Amino acid sequence: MKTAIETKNLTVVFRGKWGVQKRAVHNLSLKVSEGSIFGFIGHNGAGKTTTIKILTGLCRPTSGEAEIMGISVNNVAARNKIGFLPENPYFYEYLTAGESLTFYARLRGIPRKDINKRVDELLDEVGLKDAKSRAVKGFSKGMKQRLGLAQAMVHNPEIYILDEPLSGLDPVGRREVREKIIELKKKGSSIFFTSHVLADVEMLCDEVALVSQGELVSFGKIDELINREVISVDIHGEGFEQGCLKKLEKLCKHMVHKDNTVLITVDTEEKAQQAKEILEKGGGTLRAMIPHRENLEDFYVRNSRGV
Ligand SMILES: Nc1ncnc2c1ncn2[C@@H]1O[C@H](COP(=O)(O)OP(=O)(O)OP(=O)(O)O)[C@@H](O)[C@H]1O
Repeated sequence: MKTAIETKNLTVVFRGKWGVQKRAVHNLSLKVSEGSIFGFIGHNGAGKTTTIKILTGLCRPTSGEAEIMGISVNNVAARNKIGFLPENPYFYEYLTAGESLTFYARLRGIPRKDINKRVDELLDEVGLKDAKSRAVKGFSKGMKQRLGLAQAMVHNPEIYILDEPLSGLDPVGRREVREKIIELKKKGSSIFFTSHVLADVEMLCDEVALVSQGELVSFGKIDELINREVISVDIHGEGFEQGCLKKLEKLCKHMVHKDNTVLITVDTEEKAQQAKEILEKGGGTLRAMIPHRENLEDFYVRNSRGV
């Protein structure tokens, strides 16, 4: 499979006041396969936006290289391949949604005769058709986010770089943007995005990279990174003799007991089986036994070094 985005030993050091240096990205080497959805995750200040600034040509690396479809990010041809949604998209507030997209379409060199049609298509695609003639000034955060996405889609790019595309959206808006991202992938685009909502990342991504303090901690296919073994089991029982509680307490990590019901969490399936036997021997009924497997959030907590 071809590579859509590649970074090689990327390092970014910012110089602040009094010459104080801040290393935002350190020796970062990544490969994003063409046609995939790639999640770039990490704590606040981990270096995600700085990496995106390098990929989009907004900032130069201190050392190392980055390429878009094999073209150096220093070359303007690399930028033409990208649709970019920044973390906080900025618009000319007095333009309407339609005028804003017309402006971006002209910047992207869309032929004048095609612009009106393209703008209408985009507004429809991001659910802003009815807001075409409204000034951006009155837009909610979610509406600006959608307009930002439409702006990134203007020229049908091969690669999308989306910095927190789901932030500020309500649940329906989030679902729509998730569906849009999947649709873009189906049309053959590659998507590189950041998000702190790990359930969305887990749902959407083929591969993820976890960064911490500017360094790569883990990188690969989600199913290969996550340990899918059972990590805990919740057991819900009722109608048991009170004597059972002491035995259950010895087995479990957490226990909540009220009247004649108990909810316990144990850390292995063997212990869950023992708890079930204790309940049944004590005349109780097992109402539910729910195993939990590691998800991306558990993986993140296990691996992120934090700030
Ligand atoms: N222009 C700059 N000058 C100095 N330091 C900077 C600059 N831009 C970013 N930094 C620092 O670099 C580090 C990485 O910042 P970056 O914005 O890339 O993090 P992030 O992972 O995108 O965080 P978040 O999830 O909060 O958006 C932070 O410590 C930040 O304070």
